[in-house]
Amino acid sequence: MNYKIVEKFVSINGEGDLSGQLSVFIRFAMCNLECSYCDTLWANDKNVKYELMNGKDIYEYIKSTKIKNITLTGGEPLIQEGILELVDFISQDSELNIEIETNGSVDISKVASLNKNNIKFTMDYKLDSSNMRNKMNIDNFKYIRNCDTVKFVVGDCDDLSVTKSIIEEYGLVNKCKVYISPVFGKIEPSEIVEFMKGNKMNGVTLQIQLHKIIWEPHKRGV
Ligand SMILES: C[S@@+](CC[C@H](N)C(=O)[O-])C[C@H]1O[C@@H](n2cnc3c(N)ncnc32)[C@H](O)[C@@H]1O
Ligand SMILES: Nc1nc2[nH]cc(C(=O)O)c2c(=O)[nH]1
Ligand code: SF4
Ligand SMILES: [Mg+2]
Repeated sequence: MNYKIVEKFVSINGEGDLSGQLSVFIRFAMCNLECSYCDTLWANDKNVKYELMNGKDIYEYIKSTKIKNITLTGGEPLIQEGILELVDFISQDSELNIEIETNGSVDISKVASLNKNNIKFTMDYKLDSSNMRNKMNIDNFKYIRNCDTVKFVVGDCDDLSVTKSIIEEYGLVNKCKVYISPVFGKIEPSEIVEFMKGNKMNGVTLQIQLHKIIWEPHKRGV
């Protein structure tokens, strides 16, 4: 099976639970959503340039970097044909920690049922300002474990209110790690902190995309 890879690089992870740690990024082409704020729209263009790599090529590239955290992202990793086979194959190497960045609209149950400790989801719940909220697959919350992350990327005050109600409705703080991240440059992080304070949001972590602070925000490959 060949996979369409638009970029691969080593950097620090700028998002999620392993933020600040080195990771090897594998970015797949194409997505089933079109979020208003997407910072990687170029990867979803049907004419995007990609490299075809099979599972062995991807694994060998990962091993050549000597980095143990892997971030599978995109585009949308879980719409790739053969993704189950790929994560099953890579995860057989117990030295590797695989993070799958997924958009919350695609059924995660098959990958989750591999039941591997070294595969973790960072799953978005897309809010109204993304224009994609109606695409969310709420059943996914059934498969999220303690070690997984649910992330809310908020663009405005209404997104913050919805975040609070979804966290409460699905008991997310007791189920998994919960992150709130601003749509970069769209809402002041201090506004998010005020909301968290006002609503006593214990167990929720504010996250600002580190790579956009370290490098120029539109820079690719970091
Ligand atoms: C580019 S997406 C690729 C993976 C998958 N399609 C998804 O949406 O999770 C990776 C992460 O970047 C976040 N993201 C994209 N654009 C952003 C922006 N402008 N500000 C903050 N986060 C953003 C997404 O919400 C998602 O959590
Ligand atoms: N440094 C860095 N960290 C990231 N974590 C998740 C990313 C993504 O695009 O999914 C990302 C990214 O694009 N760059
Ligand atoms: S789901 Fe992810 S890759 Fe797809 S448009 Fe939204 S942020 Fe971009
Ligand atoms: Mg990114």
